[in-house]
Amino acid sequence: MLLECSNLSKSYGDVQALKGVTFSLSRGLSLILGPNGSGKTTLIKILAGITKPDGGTLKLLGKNYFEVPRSDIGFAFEKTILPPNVRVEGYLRAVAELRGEDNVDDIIEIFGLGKHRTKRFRELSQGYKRRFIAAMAFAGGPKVVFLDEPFSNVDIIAKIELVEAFFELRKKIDIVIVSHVLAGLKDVDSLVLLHGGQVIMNVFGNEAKTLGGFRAVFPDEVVENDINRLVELIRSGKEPMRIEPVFPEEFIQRKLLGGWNIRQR
Ligand SMILES: Nc1ncnc2c1ncn2[C@@H]1O[C@H](COP(=O)(O)OP(=O)(O)OP(=O)(O)O)[C@@H](O)[C@H]1O
Repeated sequence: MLLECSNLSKSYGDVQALKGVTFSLSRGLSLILGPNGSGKTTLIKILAGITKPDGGTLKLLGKNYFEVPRSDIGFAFEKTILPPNVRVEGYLRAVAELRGEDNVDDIIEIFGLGKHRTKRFRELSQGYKRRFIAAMAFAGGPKVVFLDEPFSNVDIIAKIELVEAFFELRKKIDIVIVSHVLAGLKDVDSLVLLHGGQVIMNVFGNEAKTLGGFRAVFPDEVVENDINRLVELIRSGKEPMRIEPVFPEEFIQRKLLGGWNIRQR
């Protein structure tokens, strides 16, 4: 197992943000999902060492999480803002040097940052800022990377390219995405769904792989959870009327209603 979280709790005064949460995530690419207020931010703050839990244990690859060297763990937060004048390649090289492995050329290629190597943070579009922030978390070859809402404010093409980058990177570096949307990630290795500070679902392997995260509505077809079909239709010149994320609320509702199979329309 990559991450084992056992009976983790955290309260803010009377508010129990995490109510003795127990789940595991496997190696590869995993998701921590939950709607607003479910406890995701509290969990990622604990993982980042910003907040201390009231109780419970966390293990990374079998070891006490809090004793793992910080350089083994990369983070990219939704609200990360870099100094406006830092340049893409220079900054990634500085981070990689601190962590000790020079994987910068690979990372630049995987995130499609080649043409932007010498650009400053402020000169990048929103989509490329996101790629740069995500790339930073992988620079220097950490063992695991936690990404907080990596798809916020990016268009569908940037989203697809980020997903492709994560699929490529998970071969070497374990990745955990924390999000309130599934955002087109179909083929994940494990998933935990939080709701009201509790785990309502924790799935692995094939069960996790069949869950999807978006629905694209074309005039004559609805594509749910199938990124390949979506790309095929867009490339064949069809224009989706809308692409909407499938929110965890919908999963929670489906689970509470008893039906768990995702409808393929
Ligand atoms: N510093 C704090 N003081 C008091 N209550 C807090 C604090 N931080 C979070 N909470 C409460 O803890 C609960 C879980 O919040 P948390 O931010 O972890 O959830 P979340 O899933 O990240 O939600 P969001 O997506 O809205 O950020 C919520 O009820 C929230 O109001």
